[in-house]
Amino acid sequence: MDMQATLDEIAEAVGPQIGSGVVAEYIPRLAAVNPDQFGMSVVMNDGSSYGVGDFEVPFSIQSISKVFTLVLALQASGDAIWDRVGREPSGAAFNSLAQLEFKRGIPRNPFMNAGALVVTDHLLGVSGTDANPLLDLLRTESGNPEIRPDALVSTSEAGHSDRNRSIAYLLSSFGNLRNEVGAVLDRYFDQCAISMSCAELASAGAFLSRGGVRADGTELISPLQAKRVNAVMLTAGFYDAAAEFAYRVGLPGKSGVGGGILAIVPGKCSICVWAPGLDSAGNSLVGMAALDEFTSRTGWSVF
Ligand SMILES: NC(=O)CC[C@H](N)C(=O)O
Repeated sequence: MDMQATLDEIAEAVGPQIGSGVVAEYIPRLAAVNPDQFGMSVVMNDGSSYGVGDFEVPFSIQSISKVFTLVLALQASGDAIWDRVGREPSGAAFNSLAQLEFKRGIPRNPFMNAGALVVTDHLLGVSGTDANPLLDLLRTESGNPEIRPDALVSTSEAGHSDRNRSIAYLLSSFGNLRNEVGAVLDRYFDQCAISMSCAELASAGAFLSRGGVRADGTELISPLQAKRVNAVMLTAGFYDAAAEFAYRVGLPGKSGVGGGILAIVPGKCSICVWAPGLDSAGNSLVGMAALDEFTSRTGWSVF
């Protein structure tokens, strides 16, 4: 298959839709992003990479960071994280509080905000506040040592964070945060505010298509753990649209309100697509369409 030609065709197919959807408005800095952008990148397991459109333009990774923090928690302390967070789809919005009360502070999964806050707290407990294993991992796997949070985005989110603060205090009231609430939130906002391009994210996530093996050939997580992370992405990566993504695309994936989606074809490649306009569930509208085109054209899906 000529992967570059496939990406060029996909860009052409979704071209008329570029700019549709609504940029995330609850984080003012993200609301200012130009919606008329689209990029897509593929990193094959043999190391070759391809891109189309704005695939080298950095954007806010937002909830895509949740995949990498889960991986780091599993790497640091194995299955212990599952005592503090579930792994069932939520069927609820990413920032939902509803289930936390009757689940007594155990979030449904690590990819909704409540779950990611618990994972962030877990990692802070393992590594301490001075270390930042997420930045280390993303820099090494993407090959860009300059990757960092966009301070304007994290400050913007921190200033409009009543909901995430409510979630964090509720978690804390059930004893499911070990660090100070403010410290957990600050780290969480910083993780979400990291800027990366499609090319960098597809490279950084490629260990998930290689059974847990990093770019340098060493094992980040075991093949079994990689399989499990992919499973949680498939079932919980898109909040209340997880089944819709499985139906249309058929791959493990994770979206962010910056408009990015990381998707994995296990054993074959890692894909990142970015278009800032979101659908009503908070997932990139054109990104979904592009991945729908990708799996329809290549036949590469887990189904
Ligand atoms: N879905 C997302 O990308 C949400 C992340 C965002 N930082 C939030 O907590 O609301």
